[in-house]
Amino acid sequence: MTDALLQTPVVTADNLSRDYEVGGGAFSKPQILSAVSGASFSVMPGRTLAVVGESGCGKSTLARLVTMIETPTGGTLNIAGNDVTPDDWSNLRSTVQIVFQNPYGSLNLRHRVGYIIEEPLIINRPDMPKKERVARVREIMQLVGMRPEHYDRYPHMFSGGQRQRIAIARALVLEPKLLVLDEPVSALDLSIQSQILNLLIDLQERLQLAYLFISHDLSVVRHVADDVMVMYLGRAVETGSKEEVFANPRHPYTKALLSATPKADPRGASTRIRLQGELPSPLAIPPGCPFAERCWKVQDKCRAERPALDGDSHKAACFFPEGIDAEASAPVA
Ligand SMILES: Nc1ncnc2c1ncn2[C@@H]1O[C@H](COP(=O)(O)OP(=O)(O)OP(=O)(O)O)[C@@H](O)[C@H]1O
Repeated sequence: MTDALLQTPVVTADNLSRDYEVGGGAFSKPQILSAVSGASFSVMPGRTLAVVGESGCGKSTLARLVTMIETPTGGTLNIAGNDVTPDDWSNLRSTVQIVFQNPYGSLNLRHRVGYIIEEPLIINRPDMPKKERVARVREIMQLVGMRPEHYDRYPHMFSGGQRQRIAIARALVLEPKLLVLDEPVSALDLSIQSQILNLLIDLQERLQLAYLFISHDLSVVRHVADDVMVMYLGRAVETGSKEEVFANPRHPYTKALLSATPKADPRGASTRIRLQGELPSPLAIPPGCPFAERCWKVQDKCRAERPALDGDSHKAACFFPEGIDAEASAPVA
């Protein structure tokens, strides 16, 4: 990669949003569900942005937007210096590839491993001679730690970790610049998780890949991330470097999430904050801070106004990130 490319973000999202129309019928209007609202971030080559949050916060929708599987309903997306528009994305498709949580579901079980990895080349590089394609597949298999004899085997003959290696090889064969990793180790045994995470870290260093790493598991995020974006109900509520967010979480929701994660140093004090109440329906997001009803620091202002994501490098969407020290009254488990 040239120096200029190394200094250009591989992906930049500005106010990216995705609404869905849900329900509605002959006698009622559909409702609008904001699955992702106003997400802004960028990822440089060789860096990992982790997107974290509980189920339903919009992580997978964000993954589908960045991989151009779905079009945004608002905001802009720029991939490797090119603005993505509905009419002009197909030439950028190979720049961004995705690895899903469940390699069993994402691989075609009727095909042999060699063909599974080769298929994107057959579709996207029809002029590439077969011999060159096979050589490329074999090279990628070696890169992800697979043996040459695996070429002719079927996915069902492999363990979950090996199948995830096949999925990673398939994602890499078109030489993308960005990998969207959607919970890539969540379906694997703990002992295998670290092998796959270390493989991803190694591949990133060698190929200067940018990663958008989607995970609900903060121990995994602590292992792989450079930067972190915490999402709640489709909105980013905190962004910053991994060090900043883990050492000094500013948003109460991030504090609660982190308090539920095993500490790097188990001797450190650990008090688990127990969130009150339920996640509001995404169809009825409160007008002020979307976290207000579950927040132990809540003030009148929080229910009336929506806080912006504020700060320098470490931002939080909270009116009182450190102003009101109510940590002592946080509900603990
Ligand atoms: N195609 C769709 N039509 C309507 N609503 C959708 C659609 N896709 C997602 N949603 C809604 O958007 C919100 C965000 O969903 P999304 O799957 O992105 O969350 P998530 O954080 O990835 O959750 P999970 O970890 O459970 O997959 C949810 O309320 C979901 O029901």
